[in-house]
Amino acid sequence: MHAAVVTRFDGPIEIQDLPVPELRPGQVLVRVEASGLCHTDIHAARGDWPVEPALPFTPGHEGIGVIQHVGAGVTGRAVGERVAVPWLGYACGICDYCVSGRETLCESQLNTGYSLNGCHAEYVAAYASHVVPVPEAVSSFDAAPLTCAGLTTYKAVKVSGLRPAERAAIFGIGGLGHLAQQYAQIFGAETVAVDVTGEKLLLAAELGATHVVNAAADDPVRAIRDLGGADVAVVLAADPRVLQQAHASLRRGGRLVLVSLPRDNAMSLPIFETVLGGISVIGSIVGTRADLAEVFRLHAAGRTTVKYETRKLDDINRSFDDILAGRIPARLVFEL
Ligand SMILES: NC(=O)c1ccc[n+]([C@@H]2O[C@H](COP(=O)([O-])OP(=O)(O)OC[C@H]3O[C@@H](n4cnc5c(N)ncnc54)[C@H](O)[C@@H]3O)[C@@H](O)[C@H]2O)c1
Ligand SMILES: [Zn+2]
Ligand SMILES: [Zn+2]
Repeated sequence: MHAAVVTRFDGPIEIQDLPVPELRPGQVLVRVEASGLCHTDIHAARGDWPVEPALPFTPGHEGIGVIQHVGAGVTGRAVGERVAVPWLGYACGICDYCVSGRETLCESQLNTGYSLNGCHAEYVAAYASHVVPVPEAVSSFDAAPLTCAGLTTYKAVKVSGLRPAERAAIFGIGGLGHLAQQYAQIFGAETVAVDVTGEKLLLAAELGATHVVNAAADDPVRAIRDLGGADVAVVLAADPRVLQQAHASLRRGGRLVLVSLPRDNAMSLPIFETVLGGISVIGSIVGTRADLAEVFRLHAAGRTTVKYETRKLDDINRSFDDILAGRIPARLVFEL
């Protein structure tokens, strides 16, 4: 099979011809049709994070495809079913987190495209327990970005406790941000979209943002405070400076939701304003299988729009460059 393989953190990704993966007990073999390119794949391929993936590996955790084989011991999934293969590739199912609906916090979890080979390949071996069926009304190319970008931001908006009549500021209208904004709107809130490129802000306006702020030209903190401040600020840009801006844009009682994972694993926030302002700082990591099923249901009901462009897997290195340069309209999805 054709697969993208990271062999070193300081060089290009290779496209290799590899044998179709062997199944471990409990896994299914998925013939990937569409595989979304998340900014996390770039962090993974560059070894940006404190725990680096073991080399070599195949990135990709927005994979959609059809089950071709079921491995030993698989129940509940069948050949021919179309499924999503998300970041949460496996969780133990019996720890305190798993049994209390917080499987994304499981300490025994395995992550697709990081500790498990991922979906930027023609086939992926995935744990049957953690693939999520895709409803017929959702195309594979829409489903791919929903599997991480949609799921993560739906969850981020949920954990923020956003209410109608509140104002949500979304920092970074990329793959995640263009969906975050739509979920905030579904929750009934006024939205402020912040990015550094005009095209992303045009997209945000098209998708119904109440306000847009170009942070390359204007100070987003002042612009948002002039509106009365944000009740919720979601940080989706992989630039650590954005964190301070998002914090400073909040009104009293505001909630700062951290989602992006910039390379520099450190943050600095003012204590005084946080304490006196009653600010909550919340970290949010992807979402559960149940959250993803909700994301698919919302999309099937016509409540969300997924903006993407398709590419061939051979274009993966150019695609990384285009994302980093801000040239991509929301999401790239590989056609396999
Ligand atoms: N916590 C999680 O569960 C989770 C899940 C998926 C992705 N992520 C992380 O979220 C981040 C975003 O992922 P993505 O795929 O949406 O990336 P992306 O590259 O598609 O989007 C990032 C956006 O931020 C914008 N941006 C850059 N600098 C900015 C600035 N100074 N101010 C405002 N906007 C700015 C870019 O123009 C772009 O539109 C990455 O760090 C990724 O690893 C986290
Ligand atoms: Zn992702
Ligand atoms: Zn667990």
